[in-house]
Amino acid sequence: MNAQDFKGKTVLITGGTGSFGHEFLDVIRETDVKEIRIFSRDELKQELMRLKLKDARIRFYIGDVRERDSVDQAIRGVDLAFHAAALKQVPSCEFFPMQALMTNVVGSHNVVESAINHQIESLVCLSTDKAVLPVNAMGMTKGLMEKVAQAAARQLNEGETKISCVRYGNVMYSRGSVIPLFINQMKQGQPLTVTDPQMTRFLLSLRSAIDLVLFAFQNARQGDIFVRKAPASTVQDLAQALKNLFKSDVPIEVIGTRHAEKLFETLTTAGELMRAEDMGDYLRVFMDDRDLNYAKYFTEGQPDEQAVEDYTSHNTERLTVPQIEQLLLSLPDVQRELTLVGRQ
Ligand SMILES: O=c1ccn([C@@H]2O[C@H](COP(=O)(O)OP(=O)(O)O[C@H]3O[C@H](CO)[C@H](O)[C@H](O)[C@H]3O)[C@@H](O)[C@H]2O)c(=O)[nH]1
Repeated sequence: MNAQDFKGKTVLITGGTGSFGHEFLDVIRETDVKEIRIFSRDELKQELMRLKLKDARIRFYIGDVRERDSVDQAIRGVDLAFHAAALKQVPSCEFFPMQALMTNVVGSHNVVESAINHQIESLVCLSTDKAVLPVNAMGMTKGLMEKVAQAAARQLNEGETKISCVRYGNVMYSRGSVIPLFINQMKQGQPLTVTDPQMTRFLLSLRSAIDLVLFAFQNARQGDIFVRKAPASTVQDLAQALKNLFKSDVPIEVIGTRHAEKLFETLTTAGELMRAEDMGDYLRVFMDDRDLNYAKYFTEGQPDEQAVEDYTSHNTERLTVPQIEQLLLSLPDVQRELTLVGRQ
């Protein structure tokens, strides 16, 4: 990261009390950033963060992305914004799709419009692989967030707010996810509940997710979507790797696929890959900046999409069980759990 990028800047993080906010703060507090604004709904989480960090550069704003006034209030005077506020639990979005729509779509629209009106330099919106070819309300609303961001970006000129998105895969050990669940099950001596042994997910550490956000911020052109190339594993291999690390002999029980989940995730579609730039560890997907006058594009013709494959957790690098063990061992949370149970 280039610390100069944050020197003297005022930074806003929406949804800043979540795991992204905590980790991102650790990184930018090391720079000469002028001010960091944490915007979120939950005063208790803000208070705990304030007591833990005791850093006068951090200001706390209570608000909700659904309320434009509260976003406007927090964004006044901001240079850079990172939009992490979202409803991201698949099951709750499934049961309350209108709530997902209000926060993830209407709320994101508020953030985008407010950023443009206040002429901030750059806005990065956090999305997910579940937004690609979505099957659940969480993914659908995140996909719409990307569309809202890009539709706004398309209207902007050079020198105006730069708007970009990043897509995560599964962030390992994130709250409510399968890794802490499996560890807990082992601690209780219960079977590991595997949905479908062959189901695959892209695996990303929280630190790599932060690096992706920083990369996007540093390299974004108007309307870009960035993804980080990532390996994947099957859930069966993930369960086995955890059993090996924790020297656990609990059985693996197959419970079947849950509501609204896919056998594999897609990070970028074939169509997007045709508009993508390979940047080493990252891919930049350019915004489709065609205007509504489609006829001229048909006569010019489009390259053959059939020749390219989607980039999915089924066809990316597949980690072996020992490789998953190594990756798990690099996570501070897993190291802590192993120490607690006396395995390290
Ligand atoms: O008891 C379980 C729970 C999950 N899984 C499997 O483990 C994998 C990962 O499951 P997670 O619940 O950790 O992750 P998801 O891919 O379902 O989605 C997660 O990441 C999303 C963001 O991309 C959202 O935050 C979502 O709420 C969060 O659960 C999936 O294949 C799932 O089927 C099991 O085998 N057994």
